[in-house]
Amino acid sequence: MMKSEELFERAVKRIPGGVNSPVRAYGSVEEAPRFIQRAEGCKVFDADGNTYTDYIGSWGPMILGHNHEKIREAVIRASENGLSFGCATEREVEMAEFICERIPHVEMIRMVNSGTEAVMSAIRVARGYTGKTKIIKFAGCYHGHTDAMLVSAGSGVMTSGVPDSAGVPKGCTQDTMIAVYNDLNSVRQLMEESRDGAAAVIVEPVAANMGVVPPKEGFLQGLRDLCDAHGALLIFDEVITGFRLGFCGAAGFYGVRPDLVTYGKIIGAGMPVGAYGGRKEIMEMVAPAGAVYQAGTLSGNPVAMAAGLVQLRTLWEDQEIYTRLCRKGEMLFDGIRKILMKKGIEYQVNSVASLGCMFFTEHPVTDYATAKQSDTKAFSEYFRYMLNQGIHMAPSQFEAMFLSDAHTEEEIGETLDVIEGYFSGI
Ligand SMILES: Cc1ncc(COP(=O)(O)O)c(C=O)c1O
Ligand SMILES: NCC(=O)CCC(=O)O
Repeated sequence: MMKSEELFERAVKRIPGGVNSPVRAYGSVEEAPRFIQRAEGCKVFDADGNTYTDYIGSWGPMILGHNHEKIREAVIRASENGLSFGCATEREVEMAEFICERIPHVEMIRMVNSGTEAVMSAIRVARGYTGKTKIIKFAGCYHGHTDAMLVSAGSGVMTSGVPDSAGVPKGCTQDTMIAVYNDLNSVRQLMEESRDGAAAVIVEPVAANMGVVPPKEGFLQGLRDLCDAHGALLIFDEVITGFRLGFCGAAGFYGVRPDLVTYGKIIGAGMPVGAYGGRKEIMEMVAPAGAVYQAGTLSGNPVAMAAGLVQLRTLWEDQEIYTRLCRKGEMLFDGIRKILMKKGIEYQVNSVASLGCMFFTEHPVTDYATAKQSDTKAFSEYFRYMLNQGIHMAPSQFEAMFLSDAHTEEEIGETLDVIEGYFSGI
């Protein structure tokens, strides 16, 4: 820990909180962050020479595992031609075609540099297209740090215990309406209450920023129906679920078609990439085709596109990967459920395919309010034990564990042994 501690001491002097994104700080679990030097497969290696089995996966992108040979080579090859031109390139066309030809609800797509930008832009397009202003989001869902979405947000905002952010003017959030996840009535009510209706409902189709909260049967289809009835667009924020629950993301997994979808993480394979896409008539609103302005100096960056395309091609060509990920998800999350049952502990384990988490509460977790009932002190203790035993998880109760194709049954088995060890000791 010496080197990580030293680095953290230096970091806090020059970087707010010592990190470039709040979720990387270990404040809520009362630890200093481990500084990572290198990663390979499902392992990360810190500055002190410790090795961890990693369940963060860079917060989602690393679905094939870290430092994947094909992606690394694509990046090296692409970078030999220059890092950025600020001009159109063939690879951007390949990327757009590759996605649009395979994902039925994405007829056109625009590349950006992060999930935050993707959401910010999709909302602007929804407002431009519908001529309406209000947006309905769900408490506990996180859609990046754009002003309008920092209301009752999940992820680091929820971990910090301050659900909204300072520095966001009221004017930026007055058109954001907050509904309850898994509660269609709360959405119906907001739609009926608001005089001009809503431009869009934005949802994480599997909520994964208040811990993992799966949609109840019929919830997503119910949103589709409500949007249709009230002339609102349905935006699936698939920054986490896109290309993870299947190539067609949660939309494909649950068979519900959104009007717009946002991507991030996996689409860039570890490079800073986001995207938003959807129905052609909506996407044709985007400049320079249409009147909704959205731009980016580095958008569609050639090196990032090379990395993303290789990852997407690999996922498309070997769709067995999704079967394998589901199997690994079952092994890990059912394994945890079995341990808890054996020990007579009634904590909740929520999971969908390769995403999941354990909540330290006896009550089922279906939304923000129930997620918040989790005993975060108990989580912290568990987290610290796991970290010391070489298991690297997000340092917050309100995040997901991510599996990758590189996790083997052996490593998952070892992780379960550590978890069993923890619950045998308390
Ligand atoms: C569902 C969701 N939307 C949007 C974002 C924002 O993406 P980024 O961090 O790339 O800006 C995230 C994660 O950060 C996310 O999980
Ligand atoms: N689930 C939370 C994230 O993915 C956020 C990562 C970040 O903000 O650094």
